[in-house]
Amino acid sequence: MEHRASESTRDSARAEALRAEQSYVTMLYDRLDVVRERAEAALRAEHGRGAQGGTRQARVERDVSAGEYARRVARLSSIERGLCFGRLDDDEGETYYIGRAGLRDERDELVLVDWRTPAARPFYTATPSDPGPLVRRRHLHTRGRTVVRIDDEVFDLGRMSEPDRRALVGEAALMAALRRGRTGRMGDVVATIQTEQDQVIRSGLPGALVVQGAPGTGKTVAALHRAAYLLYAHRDTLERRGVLVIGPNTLFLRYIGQVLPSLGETDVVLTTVGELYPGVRATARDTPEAEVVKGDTRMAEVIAAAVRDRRRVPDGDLEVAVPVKTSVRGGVEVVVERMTLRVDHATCARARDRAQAVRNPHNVARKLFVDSALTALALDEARQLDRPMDEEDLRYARQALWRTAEVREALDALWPLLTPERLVAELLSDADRLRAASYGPGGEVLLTPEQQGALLRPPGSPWTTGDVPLLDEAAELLGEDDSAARAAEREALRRRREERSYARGVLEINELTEMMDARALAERTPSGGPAPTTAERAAADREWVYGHVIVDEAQELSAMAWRTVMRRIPTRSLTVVGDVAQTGSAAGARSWAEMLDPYVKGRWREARLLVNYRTPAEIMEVAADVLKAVDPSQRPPVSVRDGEAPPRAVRADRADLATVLPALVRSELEEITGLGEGRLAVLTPDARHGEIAALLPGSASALTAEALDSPSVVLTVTQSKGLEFDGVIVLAPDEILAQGPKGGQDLYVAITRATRRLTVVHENALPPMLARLRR
Ligand SMILES: Nc1ncnc2c1ncn2[C@@H]1O[C@H](COP(=O)(O)OP(=O)(O)OP(=O)(O)O)[C@@H](O)[C@H]1O
Repeated sequence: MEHRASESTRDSARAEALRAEQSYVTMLYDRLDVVRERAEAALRAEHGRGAQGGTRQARVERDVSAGEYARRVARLSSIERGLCFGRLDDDEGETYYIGRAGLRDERDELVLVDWRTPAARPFYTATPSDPGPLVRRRHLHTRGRTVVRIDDEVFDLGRMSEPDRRALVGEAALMAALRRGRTGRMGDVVATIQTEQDQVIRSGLPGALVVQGAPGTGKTVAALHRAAYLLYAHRDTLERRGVLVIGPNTLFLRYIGQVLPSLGETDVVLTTVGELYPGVRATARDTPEAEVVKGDTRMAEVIAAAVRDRRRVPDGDLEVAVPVKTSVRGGVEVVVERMTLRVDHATCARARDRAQAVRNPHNVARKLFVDSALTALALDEARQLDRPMDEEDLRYARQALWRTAEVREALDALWPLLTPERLVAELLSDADRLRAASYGPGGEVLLTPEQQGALLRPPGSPWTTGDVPLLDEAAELLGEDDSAARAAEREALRRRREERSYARGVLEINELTEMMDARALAERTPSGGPAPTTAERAAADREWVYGHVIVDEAQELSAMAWRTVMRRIPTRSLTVVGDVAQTGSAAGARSWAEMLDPYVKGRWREARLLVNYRTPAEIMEVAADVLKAVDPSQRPPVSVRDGEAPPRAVRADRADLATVLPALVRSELEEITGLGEGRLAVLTPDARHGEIAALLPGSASALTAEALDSPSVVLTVTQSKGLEFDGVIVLAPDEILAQGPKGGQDLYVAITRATRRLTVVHENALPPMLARLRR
C-alpha cells in the first residue's frame, strides 16, 4: 500500500513538473511569435517604403535594412523546432533555460539562454563527479510546442555510486536520441552534446585543431556545432570572411546540409575538394596509382615545369611572314605580297629571360615578352623597308603587328596565354609534354617513366578530384592578364566607397551602429540585384580567404589537396576532423603530422573522441577485429549502446544473388522500419556497384538527394563515407579487402556505417577477420 502511495505521489509530482515546464515553454513560444511578427512587420514596412524608384540613397537604405530584417526573420523561423531543450538549477537558487537562441521578455529579462553562451556551458560539461555550481540538469523533450517528457539528473554526490559518477552526461536523453530511426539526414544534437564534444566545439578560433576519433564518435556532428559556435562567438570576423566546410562528396554534403540551418546558421560554404576550384566539378576518380602521384607535393614542381615548358625559344631565328599587300578579289580579301620578319635566336632568348626574371605569373609576364618581341619585329620591319622610326612610329607599328594573325600565332607558340584547364588537360594527355615536365630546372627527375605512365590519359577525360589541386596550382602560377579586370576592380572600389558612405548614413538614421559596421553592410548590399551572401561570393572566388575552414573526413586529403586548402586560410584557423584508421585514398593521410607539419609545424593541437555513439557494441566488436587485422596500432572506440540483433553472415552463390539479395533487402527493411522511420544501405565493392544496383531496382543508387530519401540505397563503400544507416548489408567482403591497398580500411568503414543491424553477404569463404559473425 505504502509503496503504491509513494509511486502515485511521484507520478503527480512528475505531472506537476511537466505542467510547469509546459507553461514556461508556451511563454517562450509566445515570445518567439511576438519577436518574429515584429521582424516580419518591419520587413514589410521596409519593402513598402516608397516605390522602386526614389533616390539612390533611399534605395540603399531600404535594401540594407530589408536585408537585415530578412535574415532576422529567417533565423527566428529556423529555431522553431526544439526551441528550448534544457534547464539548469544552480546552488544559488537561480534557474536558466537553455535553447537554440537567446530570448528576452518585454522587460528585457533573459528568458532563454543561447546554447553557445558561457552561461549555458554547464549544461554540457557538468558531470556527477564534477557538477560545478549545478544542483540539477533537466532535459526537456518537446514535440511541436508540447513538452512530452523531462529527464532529470540530480547532482547529489553523496548518494551516487562510482559507476554512476562516470556515467555519461544526460544519459537518458542521449539514449533516446540514439535509439531514434535514421531519417537519411543528420540532425543537430544541441540537446545532448557530450562533454568531450563540447570541448571540441568551444575550442578557441585561432590555430589548427585536429579532432581524431574512430567511426561514430560524433566528429562530424561536433565539427558542425563548432561552426555554429564560432559564428556566434566571432560573428564580426566570420560573417564577413565566411566559414568553409569541406566534406568528402556531394552526397555527404546533402546528408549534413540541414544541421547548420537548424542551428540558425546559413553563412557557411559547404563543398568538396573536387569543387574547390570554381568552374570545375570534379567527381571522377583516379586509379590508385595516379592518385598517389597526383597527391604528392612534387606535382607542384611538375606543374611549374609544365608552365616553363610552354615558354619556348625557336631553334633558330624567329621568322614570321606577314602580309604587306592585300587586294579584294571577288569580294574576298587576299594577300598578294608578304615579307618575312626575322628576330634572331639570341634576341628571342633575351626577351624570354627578361620576362621570366620579373617573376610575375606566366600570363602577366607574357605581356612583357610580347612587348619585347613586337619591338624586335617592328625594328626589323623598319630596317627592311628602310624607314626611320621614332617612339610614336614604333608604338603604331607594334600595334599593327599585334593585329596580324600570323604574328599572334607565332608569339602564342612561344609564350601562349594559358588557362589552368588547358595547361593541366594538355599536360596529362600528351606523353611528350608530360616527359618534358618531368624534370626540374636543374635537370633533376620529378617523375619516373612509370609515374608518367600512371598520369597519362586520353584527351577529353573528365576531371578527377586529384586534378583540382593541380588546377589550383596552375592558376597560381599562370595568373591572369588582368589589366582589364583591374580597371573594373578600381571602378568597383570607387563605387563601394561611395556606397559605404551611404551605408554609414543609413546606420546613423536607423541607430544600428552597434549591431554592424558600415563596411559589412555595404559589402552585403552592392547596388543592382539582390545582394549576394558572403557564402555565395566566397564560393565563386578562387582567391577568397576564409575566416575559418573545417575539413571533414580529412584523412582522405592528399598532400597536394592540403596545399589547395591552406591557400584559402592563410591564418591557419582550421578544424581538421577525421580518422587516420579510415583512410581509403591511396594518397590520403597516414598521420596528421605528415599532412599538417609543413604548414603548422608543432603548432596544431589534437582532441580525441573515444566514445562511439553510432555503432552498437556487438557490431563494433566485429569492426574491432577488422581494425586489429589491418592497423593494429589503432584503438577501437567504446560503444555506448547494445544492439538489437547480433551481426551475421549470409553465404550466397553469385548465381543466386538475384534472388537472395532482394529477399534480404525486403526482410531487413521490415525489421528496421518496424519502429517507424529507418534506412538501409547495401554497400558494394567499387567495381560491382552497377551490377548490384541492377539487381535491386527498388533501391536508389545514384548520388542524388533521392539516395538519402529512399528507404534503401546501393552505394560503394567510398560513397558511404561519413554516412550511417539503421541497417547495412555489406556485399563481398573479400573483394572489398582486395580492391586496393586500403581495402581493409574500406571494410572497416563499411561495417561501422550500421546503427542497428549488420549483415555480411559473402560468395567466397568468409575472411578470417570476420569469424565473429553469426552464421
Ligand atoms: N552528443 C550526441 N548526441 C546525440 N547523438 C550523437 C551525439 N554525438 C554523436 N551522435 C550521433 O552519432 C552518430 C555519429 O556521429 P558522426 O557522424 O558525427 O560521427 P563521425 O565521428 O563523424 O563518424 P565517421 O568517422 O564514421 O564519419 C550520428 O548519428 C550523431 O548524430
